[in-house]
Amino acid sequence: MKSVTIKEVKLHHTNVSLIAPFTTSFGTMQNKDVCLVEVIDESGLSGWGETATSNEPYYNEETTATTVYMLKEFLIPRLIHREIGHPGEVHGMLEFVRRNNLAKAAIETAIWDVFAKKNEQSIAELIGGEKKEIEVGKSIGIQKDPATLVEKVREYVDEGFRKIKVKIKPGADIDYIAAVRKEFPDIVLMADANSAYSLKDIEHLKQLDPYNLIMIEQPLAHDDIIDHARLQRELTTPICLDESIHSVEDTRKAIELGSCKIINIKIGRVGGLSESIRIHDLCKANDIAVWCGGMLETGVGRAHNIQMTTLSNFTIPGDTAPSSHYWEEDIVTPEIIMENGIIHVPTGFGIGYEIDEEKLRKVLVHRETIRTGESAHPIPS
Ligand SMILES: O=C(O)CCC(=O)c1ccccc1C(=O)O
Ligand SMILES: [Mg+2]
Repeated sequence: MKSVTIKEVKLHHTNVSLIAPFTTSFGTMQNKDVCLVEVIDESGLSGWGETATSNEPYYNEETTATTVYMLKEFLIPRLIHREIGHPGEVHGMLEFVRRNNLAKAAIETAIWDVFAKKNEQSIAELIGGEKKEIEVGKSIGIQKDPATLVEKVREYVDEGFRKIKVKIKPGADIDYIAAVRKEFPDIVLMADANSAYSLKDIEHLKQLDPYNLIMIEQPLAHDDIIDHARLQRELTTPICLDESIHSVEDTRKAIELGSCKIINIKIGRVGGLSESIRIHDLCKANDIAVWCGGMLETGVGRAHNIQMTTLSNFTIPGDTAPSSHYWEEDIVTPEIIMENGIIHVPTGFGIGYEIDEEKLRKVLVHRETIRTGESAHPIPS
């Protein structure tokens, strides 16, 4: 395979606005700055990634500003002008920086894209993903009352979504889920708590068990896998971990402890596609189901999610809904659309979608080009 050497990196700083606010147990999101990372290879090919962050550190500890800082001060200086034989090497090259996974993933995914393009393959082909279509679910933010939620669910079920995920928090949980289940006895339904509960809530959370949820996502603390194991022993509903899993090592420990039966893989949260694949493979070997979560990404992040979801153990519909559910106008072309609850995996090289410069310009705040590995810090070589 042909290696890549990054000649320059363009950071496209954008501000994007969701078509509707999205509320979780940790807050409401509407506007966010997204940094699109374009790596340019010495042959002139571009690869794209994005910072799947929001402006506040409420989901995890990173923000868009911290990802940009890490990229400029540490990650780009480590990677630029170095021959990269395969994108699988990048995760290791960035291990000298602790955590900061969303920042790492922004450039690691861009390198997967440029490498795949250089070798005239889609990322899916490159990683051995065989699915030609992926099943799509819809993540619904917290609504003002159960009746409003039921009408939202109706809209999305009618549209064809294959899974409905409902955000919950104390005060907006059991009666919300009960109302949805009563109206839709057969849909594939789950709840996501984004760490809103503690072990004191065991009896309360047990009240979800009768509603046949395919899982409850991240009920307990963002940094816990011990209490989740205890909770899983008490619940019949499978627990899925999101925030608590940052690596294949975290995955191994969670499986060993029995902290979950399902893992939500987010490329950003685990520091890139290579680590995502390792987690996918370990889960497959241990009969742990996986699915691809979402971070309200633009088309770039969405495209990477689609490519990854072609792997065989992604057996549960993901959160990568079509662009029109998030943006008035996305920045990629063709538009990412859903038909009968599926997205057809594009066959083009790399991420399979093109960046539409005109659409990008509408959300652009400023652009900068980095051509050297200069840094105020010592960077390993
Ligand atoms: O539609 C999507 O992209 C999924 C949205 C979502 O659930 C989410 C969005 C932002 C931060 C965290 C989460 C989550 O999965 O917990
Ligand atoms: Mg989640």
